[in-house]
Amino acid sequence: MLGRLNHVAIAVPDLNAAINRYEKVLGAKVSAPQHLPEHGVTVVFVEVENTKTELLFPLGDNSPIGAFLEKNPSGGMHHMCYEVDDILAARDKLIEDGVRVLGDGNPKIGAHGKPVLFLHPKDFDGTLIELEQV
Ligand SMILES: CC[C@H](C(=O)O)C(=O)SCCNC(=O)CCNC(=O)[C@H](O)C(C)(C)COP(=O)(O)OP(=O)(O)OC[C@H]1O[C@@H](n2cnc3c(N)ncnc32)[C@H](O)[C@@H]1OP(=O)(O)O
Ligand SMILES: [Co+2]
Repeated sequence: MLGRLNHVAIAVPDLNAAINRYEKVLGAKVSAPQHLPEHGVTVVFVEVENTKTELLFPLGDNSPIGAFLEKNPSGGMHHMCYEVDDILAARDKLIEDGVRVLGDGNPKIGAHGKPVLFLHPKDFDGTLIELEQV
């Protein structure tokens, strides 16, 4: 089911400081901030040769990142995103296998303009998984 690792996401308490560190200290290429109100996040992507790191900052009152940062005030690794060819087939198979697909089970459009779904961290050894159809 799984294709390439699309990105690893890190929740950050100060987006500008994080961008600055990646650009100025690590010399990385960082994309412009994207505001995604439907997901309650502002994101940037740090591009490296074989994958991306997504830096996540809360947007709005009910952001999933707000709750995460309350528990982890210094920030921390938030999720891994894997590519899949057919997100609906993947979802149906995962549900059949007892995995909790988050939200209403219908994919939303993510930061790359492609359908995404999230899987409950308690079903994957404490790691939140995002699937993105490529
Ligand atoms: C899609 C746009 C962009 C992209 O790449 O394209 C993004 O990636 S946006 C990313 C932000 N969106 C999401 O995270 C959506 C899915 N997340 C959720 O639905 C919730 O955050 C959820 C269900 C993971 C947790 O929400 P809940 O309200 O249940 O929060 P709790 O704090 O009560 O958590 C319950 C339990 O899970 C542990 N937890 C929560 N978040 C994570 C995490 N990121 N990684 C690992 N574990 C996590 C939390 O600590 C609680 O554990 P407990 O042992 O009970 O304390
Ligand atoms: Co993501």
